[in-house]
Amino acid sequence: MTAVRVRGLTRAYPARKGSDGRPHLALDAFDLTVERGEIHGLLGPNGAGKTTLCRILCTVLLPTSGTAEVLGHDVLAEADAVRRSIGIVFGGERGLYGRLTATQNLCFWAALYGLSGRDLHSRVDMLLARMGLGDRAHDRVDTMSRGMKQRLHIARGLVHDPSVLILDEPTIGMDPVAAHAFRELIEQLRAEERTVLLTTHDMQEAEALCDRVTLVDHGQVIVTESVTEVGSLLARGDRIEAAGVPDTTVLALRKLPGITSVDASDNGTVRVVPNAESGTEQALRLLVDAGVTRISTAPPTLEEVYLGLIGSRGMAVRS
Ligand SMILES: Nc1ncnc2c1ncn2[C@@H]1O[C@H](COP(=O)(O)OP(=O)(O)OP(=O)(O)O)[C@@H](O)[C@H]1O
Repeated sequence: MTAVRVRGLTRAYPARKGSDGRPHLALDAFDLTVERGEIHGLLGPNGAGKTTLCRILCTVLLPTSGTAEVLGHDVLAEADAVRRSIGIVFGGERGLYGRLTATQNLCFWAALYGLSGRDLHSRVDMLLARMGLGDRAHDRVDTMSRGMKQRLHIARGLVHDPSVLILDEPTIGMDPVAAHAFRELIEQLRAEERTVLLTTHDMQEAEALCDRVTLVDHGQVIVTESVTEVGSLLARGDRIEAAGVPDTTVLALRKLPGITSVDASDNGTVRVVPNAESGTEQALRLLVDAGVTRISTAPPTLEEVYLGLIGSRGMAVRS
């Protein structure tokens, strides 16, 4: 069964001041299918419509037109069933009560989902332990680090054991160690056969975690593709890395047609980015003819595809 099915989804907001007076379409005839057990990335610049989609799927925002279903339940007609099936995790500070302890926060949410008594407490204790927060269970949330709050958010999203999880910018504000732990957690969720819809600006994160990605811009789907195949969208040939490349060969590479860039470092390592398949072939031939033997090729990364299709708007930059 499909986990998330969105067809022709449109969400209009009132026209902005200074605009042409037409409603602003945050989502515009949006189609998306997320299979059960899939980790699906939703990537796009600020204002692309990702949060609007997440909010509609969680039943807290009404669509203007079109349909959205979670595990076959319509978000409008069967909102209760959708809420039981889906957990949402927001990035940043939203959604937790700072003056309450971690345990109190989770008990509150668990009670809202109808848990009580021993079930409630064992579920809360289990989730806190699982998120590595067992020793902070009785600390106020506003005394916790961002990474801890983020793990608490994830515990909150799992409190009613949903089979579909929506993670909206979950690693925002996490340091690299916390972000690494987060990736391990996603792998656990995958092993539990949960479905995850993950919005992020971080291309490396998406590439590492997702089975498929949907690139979004201006409320519309640009493309949905598996992470392993997404590089072929550029259809510009594999990137080449070579070591021990003589200076004369670097100059010759730069003169080849079908080459976007040739970056050479002082130690003779060269990275060639072609803009056509023929560019890859010619560059390889030139390197081999020059006696270079340490050569590797790789398809374009998700980051390059994003840059090619959307540009550099809203992409995370790692320091
Ligand atoms: N309540 C609202 N009223 C009017 N316009 C809104 C409202 N919420 C969102 N929008 C607009 O809808 C568009 C999509 O916003 P949305 O928050 O869904 O984008 P996003 O892809 O999640 O962006 P970000 O990456 O910044 O979170 C934006 O142009 C935004 O300004």
